[in-house]
Amino acid sequence: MNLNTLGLSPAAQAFTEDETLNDFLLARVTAVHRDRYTLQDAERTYSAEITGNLRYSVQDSSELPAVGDWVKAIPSGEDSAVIIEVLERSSLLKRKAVNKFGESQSIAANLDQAFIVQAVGQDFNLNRLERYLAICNAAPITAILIISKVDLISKEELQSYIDKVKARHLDLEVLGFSNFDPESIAEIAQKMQAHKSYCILGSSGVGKSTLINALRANDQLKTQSISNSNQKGRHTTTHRELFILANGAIVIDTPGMREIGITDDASALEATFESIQEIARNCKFSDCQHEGEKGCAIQAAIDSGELSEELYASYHKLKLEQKHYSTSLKEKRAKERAQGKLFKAGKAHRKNHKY
Ligand SMILES: Nc1nc2c(ncn2[C@@H]2O[C@H](COP(=O)(O)OP(=O)(O)OP(=O)(O)O)[C@@H](O)[C@H]2O)c(=O)[nH]1
Ligand SMILES: [Zn+2]
Repeated sequence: MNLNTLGLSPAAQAFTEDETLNDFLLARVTAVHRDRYTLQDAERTYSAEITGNLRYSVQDSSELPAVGDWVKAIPSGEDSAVIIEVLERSSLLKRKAVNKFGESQSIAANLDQAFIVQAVGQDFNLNRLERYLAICNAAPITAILIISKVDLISKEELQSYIDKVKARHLDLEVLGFSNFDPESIAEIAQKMQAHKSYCILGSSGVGKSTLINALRANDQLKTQSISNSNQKGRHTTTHRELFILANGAIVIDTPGMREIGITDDASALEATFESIQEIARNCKFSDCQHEGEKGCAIQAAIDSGELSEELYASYHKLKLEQKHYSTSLKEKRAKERAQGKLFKAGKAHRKNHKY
């Protein structure tokens, strides 16, 4: 195996070309459990931790290694290492933590594309789809929608689902899918390209695990670590959240992907509802809140039927939610600043005791 097999990001690629960095390991994070990380490079799997310096110098927990990150590390034993730097990410998928401050939490880094899964029936929900799209836009990664469990409906019904999506998001690629049809699974795998990294998002019960298990059945890394342990007579059963399909595509599946809330990135939300932004540019006042002001183009477009009222309502709801989160986050930051002196004292102490 070579590093390319692990899906080198541009920053990791640049690292391989810099000979002054020969003394360091370049590896990809394949699992995170609390403060231990599993790393993989071309040769082997490492169990790693991060330097105290890295831990205490981060401004935000999203700067700590996430699954999919490329890191610079120093070997500290035959199969252990210490991470000293997280390389620049091409994308970072984040979610809102479920605490009242609405801080964001990294889910996975250096992804190229997401497959958003919604099942036919109860689970199918355009507003929720738009949440996922906004999160993907914020990362930023592209997205494909999978409508799952299509074995339960007719072709005509599937078409009506697709039409509903297309009415709101014309450019979004939409696929019907069933776990009961091997060709359907193969079709998903074919949508994934070698050396690119993918994730599968969606609510509980839509068929993600079944699909992921089917894809994971030919995990290339699994074969790799077995042959490694045979050579050295060691037992390496390391938990991994990153795997490589037979066709070379990389799939990342972390528990964090199961429940993602809303993006805190205002421009990503706006990009998701581009048609609304275009109309809003024609409002008479540039700060129009579209709440009955004079010359509001949004209201006019809803009245004339040019803009779907449901689409606008979905956007408005997400906007309010985002505002709520960013307010509570601001309050938290203010509190932290008040405690700043205390923190600085602690940091100076740790600096003297660094790794
Ligand atoms: N009809 C139908 N049922 C399916 C399909 N895929 C999965 N199921 C069923 O749906 C249920 C949930 O499937 P999972 O794969 O566990 O769904 P999940 O999205 O991983 O759910 P979580 O593990 O809770 O996140 C199971 O009872 C499956 O047998 C499908 O393509 N068609
Ligand atoms: Zn307006």
